[in-house]
Amino acid sequence: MLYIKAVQKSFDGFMAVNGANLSVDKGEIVAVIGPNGAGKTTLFSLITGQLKPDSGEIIFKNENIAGLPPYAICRKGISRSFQVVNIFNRLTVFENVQAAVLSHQKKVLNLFSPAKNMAVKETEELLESVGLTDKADSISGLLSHGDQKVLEMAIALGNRPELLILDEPTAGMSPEETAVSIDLIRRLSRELGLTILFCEHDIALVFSISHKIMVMQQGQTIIQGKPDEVRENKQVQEAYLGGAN
Ligand SMILES: Nc1ncnc2c1ncn2[C@@H]1O[C@H](COP(=O)(O)OP(=O)(O)OP(=O)(O)O)[C@@H](O)[C@H]1O
Repeated sequence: MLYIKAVQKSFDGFMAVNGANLSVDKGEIVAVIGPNGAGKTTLFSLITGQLKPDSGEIIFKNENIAGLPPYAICRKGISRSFQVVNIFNRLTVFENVQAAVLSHQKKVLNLFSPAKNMAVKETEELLESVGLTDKADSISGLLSHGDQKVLEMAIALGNRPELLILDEPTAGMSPEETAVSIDLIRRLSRELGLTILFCEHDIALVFSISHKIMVMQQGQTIIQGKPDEVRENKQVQEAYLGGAN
């Protein structure tokens, strides 16, 4: 579904991504790991169009999307949620998700117009699928950090993506919230058939839910493979896992 070949991106001569390769098949959960500054977030921004690559190919469903603007990439079926929570704090949970659904349907949400009653069923279904039905009327800015990250996922799902990209989905979460998020990611993959690409510092989590793992260091791909292959790779052990298996 997604093939990245030899992608490069520099900032003022500094190579943040320096030959990254990645392949993601339909229905897979794929993780990108690597130390701080390895280039993971930059790579995601290249895929979703927030940044343009200097060179290389980003093929999504047989089409090179490298350098397209974010709205065009979004329309092609790629949604992203960010490391820092990105929601409308003053709107309710329902309204945040409804706005995303209406935006996907190219309709504008105006709380004083009949739009308020539009896409109600789709919004309710999405809230149900992420387990936020009980909090539909809560003000989003008052939710716990964990619930806000889940809401962000629901907003990303409003675009009806085929590929969902998550930047550190459990960052800042309590162990309980992390467990809920892991369960949610697994369910979205299994029940909706979503393809999920994420980066994450929690290595135990990565190895427990990923079908494939890509390891980055200094902008380059060291290896991509099944969790066992990655765990046994000497270069990964030395460079990233501190030499321990
Ligand atoms: N807009 C930018 N301008 C200049 N340098 C940047 C920019 N964005 C990222 N960088 C640099 O590129 C490198 C890769 O950053 P990136 O955020 O992609 O790493 P990361 O692997 O996601 O790190 P982390 O795990 O800490 O989030 C870093 O050295 C960072 O300082």
